[in-house]
Amino acid sequence: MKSLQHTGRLKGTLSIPGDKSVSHRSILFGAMAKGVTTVEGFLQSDDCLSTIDCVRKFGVDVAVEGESVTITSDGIENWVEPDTILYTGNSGTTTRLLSGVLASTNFASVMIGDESIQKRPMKRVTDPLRQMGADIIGRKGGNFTPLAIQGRELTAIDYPMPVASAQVKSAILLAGIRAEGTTIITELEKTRDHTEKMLRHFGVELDEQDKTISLRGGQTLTPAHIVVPGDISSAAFWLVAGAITKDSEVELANVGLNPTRDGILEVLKNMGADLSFDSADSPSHEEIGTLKIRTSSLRSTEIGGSLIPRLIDEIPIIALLATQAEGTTIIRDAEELKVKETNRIDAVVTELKKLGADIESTEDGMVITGPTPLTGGKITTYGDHRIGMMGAIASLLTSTPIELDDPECIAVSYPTFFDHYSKLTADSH
Ligand SMILES: O=C(O)C1=C[C@@H](OP(=O)(O)O)[C@@H](O)[C@H](O)C1
Ligand SMILES: C=C(OP(=O)(O)O)C(=O)O
Repeated sequence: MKSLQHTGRLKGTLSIPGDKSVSHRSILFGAMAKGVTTVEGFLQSDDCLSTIDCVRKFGVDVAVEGESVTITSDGIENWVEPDTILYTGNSGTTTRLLSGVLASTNFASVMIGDESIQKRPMKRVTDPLRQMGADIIGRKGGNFTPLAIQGRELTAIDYPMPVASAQVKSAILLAGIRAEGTTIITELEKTRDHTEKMLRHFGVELDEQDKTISLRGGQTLTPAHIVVPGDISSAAFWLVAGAITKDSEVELANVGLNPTRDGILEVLKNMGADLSFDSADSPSHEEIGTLKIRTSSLRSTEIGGSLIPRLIDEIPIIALLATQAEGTTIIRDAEELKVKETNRIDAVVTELKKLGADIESTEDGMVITGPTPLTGGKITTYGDHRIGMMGAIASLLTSTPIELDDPECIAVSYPTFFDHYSKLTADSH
């Protein structure tokens, strides 16, 4: 339990911690490459540590010193069969990306995660992997963990994706690297392209035409040096906080500005937020920059279609933002929220209603009318970091304290979140 309330302004500069998606991939790809891969700016969060725990079980050496990581591997072709179960914790990214990698090894492995992971759909990866020839068994016909994977030789597929998911796309691409033939994937909507970008950085050739990606099988990864950009999904909480808290000015440095991830910036601009940004020289293969947000007078907006994958993890905090905007905000085409760490449509609507928000769920999203004053109260996180952080940011507006039932869950993606909250709220005059 944690009690939070702040009545003053927000002021200060934060350097945003490493991107979760890029951190996972740096470990996994470094483990697949033969040689030494070095990573800077790594996010030491619970989810990314789950990925490290898993690859260590293949005989890969991973040395972590703060945000610097060194991965020394004999290459995926020489990985050893793990002698225990692989535990992926709360991480969908670890579970799904690893499924694709494990399908092409020459050994057997079993993956299990926490209670939330056990409820998240896996058929979206096991179906295409089975079409490639993968040998996978899981509960409910392969839809739920534990997943038991007997690695074997795979054949490339030409796969139109039925769901907009970077995890599914990545699992297929990672299996395709060692498959016979050329794997072709056509996306439903363009999703985050960290896998494509980082594979190129590791020397893998891929072709991209609009929403179609082709990858020739039989390629190997060459070790690389990776600089992880700050996570825009973490920055999003402070962007919203700065916009909705009176007399505030917040600067966020080292924010990853990959165009497949920056939907939150488009939404803030459409809502009239006082937001500016400067791009910085990219230290590696991903764009970064500095964002500045000031207290803003906000209007409602509509969010749907191809914008959804560009801000999928930001929807809980966007819902809070919409409670402070003039008019009715509509979020549609966001059914994927139902299969995240928890059903995020239900969780957001239930928890924001408790605080007095005018919010209703729809089949594929939510409708929020504002502006509404919010009162404090008990927020249930459902063990979901993004719901926890949404509740914590609400405490900047509420007339009485917010009590979070499980503040620890935030460490899944943002272990220093409460330090940053204290830093920005320290100067309230
Ligand atoms: O590929 C990734 O790193 C991620 C993809 C998204 O999930 P889906 O692929 O299920 O949309 C996102 O919600 C998740 O936080 C991270
Ligand atoms: C959905 C998320 O992550 P994952 O799918 O990796 O559990 C998230 O970080 O919001």
